[in-house]
Amino acid sequence: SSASSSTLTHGQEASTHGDADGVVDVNPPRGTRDFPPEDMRLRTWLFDQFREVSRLMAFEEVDFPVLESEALFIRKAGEEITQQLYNFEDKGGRRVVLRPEITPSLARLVIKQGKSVSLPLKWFTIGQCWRYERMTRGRRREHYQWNMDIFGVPKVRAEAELLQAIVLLFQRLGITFSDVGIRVSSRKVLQAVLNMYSIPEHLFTEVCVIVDKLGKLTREEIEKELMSTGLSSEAVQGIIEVLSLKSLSKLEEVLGSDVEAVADLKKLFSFAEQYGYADWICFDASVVRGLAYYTGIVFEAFDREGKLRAICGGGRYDRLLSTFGSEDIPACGFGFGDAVIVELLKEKAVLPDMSRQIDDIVFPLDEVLEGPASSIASSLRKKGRAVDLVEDKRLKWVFKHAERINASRLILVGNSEWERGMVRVKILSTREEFEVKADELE
Ligand SMILES: OCc1cccc(Br)n1
Repeated sequence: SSASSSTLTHGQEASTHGDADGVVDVNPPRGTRDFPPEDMRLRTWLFDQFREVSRLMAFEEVDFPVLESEALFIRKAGEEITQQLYNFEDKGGRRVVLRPEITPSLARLVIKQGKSVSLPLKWFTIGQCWRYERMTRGRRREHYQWNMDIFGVPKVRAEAELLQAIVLLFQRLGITFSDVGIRVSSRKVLQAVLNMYSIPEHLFTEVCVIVDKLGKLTREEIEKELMSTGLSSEAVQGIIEVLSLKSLSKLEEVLGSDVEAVADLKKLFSFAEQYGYADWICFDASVVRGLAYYTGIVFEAFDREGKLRAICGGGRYDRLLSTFGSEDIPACGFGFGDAVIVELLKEKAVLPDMSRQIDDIVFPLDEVLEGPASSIASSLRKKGRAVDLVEDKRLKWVFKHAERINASRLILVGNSEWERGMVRVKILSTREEFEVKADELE
């Protein structure tokens, strides 16, 4: 091409291998995505469902910077999420991160708002989250997460509300409980087991992060990691045995009915009957979730065919605020990513039609009519019509374009009609065609 090496002419094959000869790599950074129009329409539709469910649940929208202080995420429990921080030092020497999750930002804002907010708080947000994962696994480094969190409700009513939000979302997307289930348990189950073996409190979080790998690591690997924390083999076997339970009544037999874990879970499952989503949830003691700060009920949604990673997950975190030096406020919430759910919708062939839809195309048949075409387009837009004003095209192209963008009407501005103050309107679905007074068009 005659263009200089630093610019691309239309259609010239752009290099995808950096700037060897001064040509910009047009791909987004590793592990990140662009959203061209069709993908953006799907994302906007999905986020609209998130927002509508949040509205139905009477949650308020909040937002935060994607950039946060690194201090918010420094936790010593060996979680994957804190070992993959997208962290750096800014030009002011501050240690910052692209946030890997949203819950700490929510907690920070609740603390900052202090007495100016009355509890309970029901907040939601949709935001991009980041992780710096060695590309060896070729996984994404960013995704968007819908978060719903309730602050100031200590009872399992809060978890019951969050589970309804998740079920409402799935139902809005055309997913049924034969496609997806939600595994529910409580970290208090593990707490009770550790107490049975007199295991010191400080090991609780570390053991949670290890047993969260159940299903990802072999049983032997889990046992080895648990032993490495100093647990006796008897305690390790006891933990793995209880965490393999899938029946609440069996759990009650093992732990007794007076432990909080059993009482909380029984209450939650009875709520599920009342809300009408009992078919969606099941008790599974192996669910602990991988975040250090959970303290009670935890849950995760999974595809029953077992082809995908967890679709969403969450739980109670009653002691997160005190880790930021504040007074604790009981809290629970979940995160729902934008990627796995789309894989599921494709699997189940329930992706909605994402084609464009425009109300009108306005087209001047002669360049001397570009002025009148502008005023027609402008007046239709002021009446709320989505108008694509087209010019410098052959009529054949305009008809094809109208089909491509699913226009409802084609408004042709021609000399003979315009001399009489008229325009020609073509209804594209019925092919009917008629003249209308330009100033009566709506
Ligand atoms: O859910 C874990 C996670 C956090 C940040 C970015 C991505 Br992709 N995934």
